[in-house]
Amino acid sequence: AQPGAASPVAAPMRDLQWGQLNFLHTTDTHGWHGGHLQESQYSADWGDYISFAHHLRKRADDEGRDLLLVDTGDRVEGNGLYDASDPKGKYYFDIYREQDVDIICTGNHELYQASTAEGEHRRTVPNFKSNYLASNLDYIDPKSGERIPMARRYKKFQTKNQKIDIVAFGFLFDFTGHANNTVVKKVRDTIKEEWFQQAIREKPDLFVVIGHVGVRMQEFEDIYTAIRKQNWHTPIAFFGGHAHVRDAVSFDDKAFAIASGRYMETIGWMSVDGIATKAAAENKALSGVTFKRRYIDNNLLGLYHHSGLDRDSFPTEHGRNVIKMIATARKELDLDYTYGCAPRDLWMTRSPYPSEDSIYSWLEGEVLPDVVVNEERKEKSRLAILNTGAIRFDIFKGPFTTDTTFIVSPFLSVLNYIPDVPYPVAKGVIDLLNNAGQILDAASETPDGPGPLDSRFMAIPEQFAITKSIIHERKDYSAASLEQSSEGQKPLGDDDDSSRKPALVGGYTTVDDLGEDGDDAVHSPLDFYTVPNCVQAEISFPIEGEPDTVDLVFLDFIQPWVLLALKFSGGDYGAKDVSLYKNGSFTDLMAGWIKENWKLC
Ligand SMILES: Nc1ccn([C@@H]2O[C@H](COP(=O)(O)O)[C@@H](O)[C@H]2O)c(=O)n1
Repeated sequence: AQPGAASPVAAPMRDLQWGQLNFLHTTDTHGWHGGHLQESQYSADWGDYISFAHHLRKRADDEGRDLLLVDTGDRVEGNGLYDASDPKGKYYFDIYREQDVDIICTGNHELYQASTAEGEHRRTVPNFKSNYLASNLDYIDPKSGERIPMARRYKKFQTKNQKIDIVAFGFLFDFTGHANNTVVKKVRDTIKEEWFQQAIREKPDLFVVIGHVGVRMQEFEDIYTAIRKQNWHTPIAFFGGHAHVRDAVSFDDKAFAIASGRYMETIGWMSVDGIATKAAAENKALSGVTFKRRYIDNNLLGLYHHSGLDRDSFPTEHGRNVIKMIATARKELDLDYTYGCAPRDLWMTRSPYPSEDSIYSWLEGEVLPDVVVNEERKEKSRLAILNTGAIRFDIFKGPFTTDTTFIVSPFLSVLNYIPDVPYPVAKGVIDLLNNAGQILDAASETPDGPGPLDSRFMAIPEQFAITKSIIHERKDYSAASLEQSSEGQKPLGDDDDSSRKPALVGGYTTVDDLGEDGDDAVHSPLDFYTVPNCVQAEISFPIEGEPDTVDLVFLDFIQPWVLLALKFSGGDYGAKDVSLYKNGSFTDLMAGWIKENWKLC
């Protein structure tokens, strides 16, 4: 873990269940390779993960099993370690490449900015050579203009110990918001291509499909159906991401998918047993394929537990060196520079919106009215609209640093506006953005499904998977009470007197297609309150009555939806009517507000 990171915390644990073939899976790490410095249960870092993978690979070798590492994209945007450098990612590429990842693919965040896509193509693709898969992604060479595959489309390989023949693919969901130096081919078109049709006619022992795709999204369903049409019996292991949740889906008794969360909070574990390899044909009598999964908290005590080591024996020299690389980068980037002190915790989904503790209520009530000011138009009444997806993480009470700035708001989005919109037209926009999903979706729908203006893209990614609030009645769970009631758990730490067990730390309590025992650590549950797609502040409104017209101010990211909503509300506006409201990214404006309004700790 990084110097100054919160000390790891003990919890009752569920062990890893090993199989013939085992996987460690990261996804949506979003630059959090330094770990969560403020959260004890997620404070291990990329260097610790390198040590962990080393020990698990050794165990696999010793026992004649196999272990593969998978990463399903969105490695960038969302943490100072990636975003605070100029150019972005100055330190990230060299830190990330230190892990031996066996199968890796691209996420949408690698593609929003042309410079990010170029970095991915020039650095990460060659760093991982033939392990990098791009089944439906092309890159446009800036010099020649030539369109080439981002990386190889698929790969065939055999595992080291069990000699399992694998055909692996690496997909991205049907993402449309990419910069113009990449081309994302729709999954449903890609699976009709000749190379894919040939690849699924191979007879491997196992198909592995990795993808920056939510495990319940149509894209995985389509790939599953295509493979099953050619292979009724071959097991398929899917690794997904994008929705930022822990989840697992059983497509059938031989096809299984996991999603391994977000932000380096989770290291996913999947094990597969009963694979009938051609190399050991006599084993074909195996009773059937079984898949197991665990969601490992990125908690050092848990990593010691799963590798059977302790704080002295766990760190490898390689792991320690990477911890040092991260610490040096964090220092050079001055990530601990403090803008001010957050007076209270501000939650995205742990508190209802609107409420005193909601980050969105704070933005709407305090930040937007102060920062959405254009000196030349400051007397004009205005509506300022922010999409909730623009905010990526909670703010914890205490120092708000350079790192926190990018953790909360990593994007380069700016404030645009349309001047002098009749108020009766403008005031209808927020309700349409939040409640007329079907109408907005229909306007951009294609004959094959949702179009690029799926209104869910305005909200936080977690809401792709969690569509209703989850409120837990009982919140006083203690380690002792759960330890007795749940099968297969072991206390972690050396305190054997259960009467002295502390209350459980709040965290994931995942329910997936295999049940409720997926998380490696037992947590007390956290509430999840759903949020609207957008929130809105009314600024400089008359004390009485309504303004005749307003300036309609919004983040540029949601411009296509705002223009569409305006049409439905009776206003015919297009891109030509939109101008920049104020210089500077929303991230800079928010950080500036904090500097002025929150005292130093
Ligand atoms: N400029 C941007 C870019 C993205 N968003 C939000 O992020 C969502 C995608 O996040 P993933 O980590 O799941 O890829 C997107 O749907 C937006 O909500 C944004 O607000 N501004």
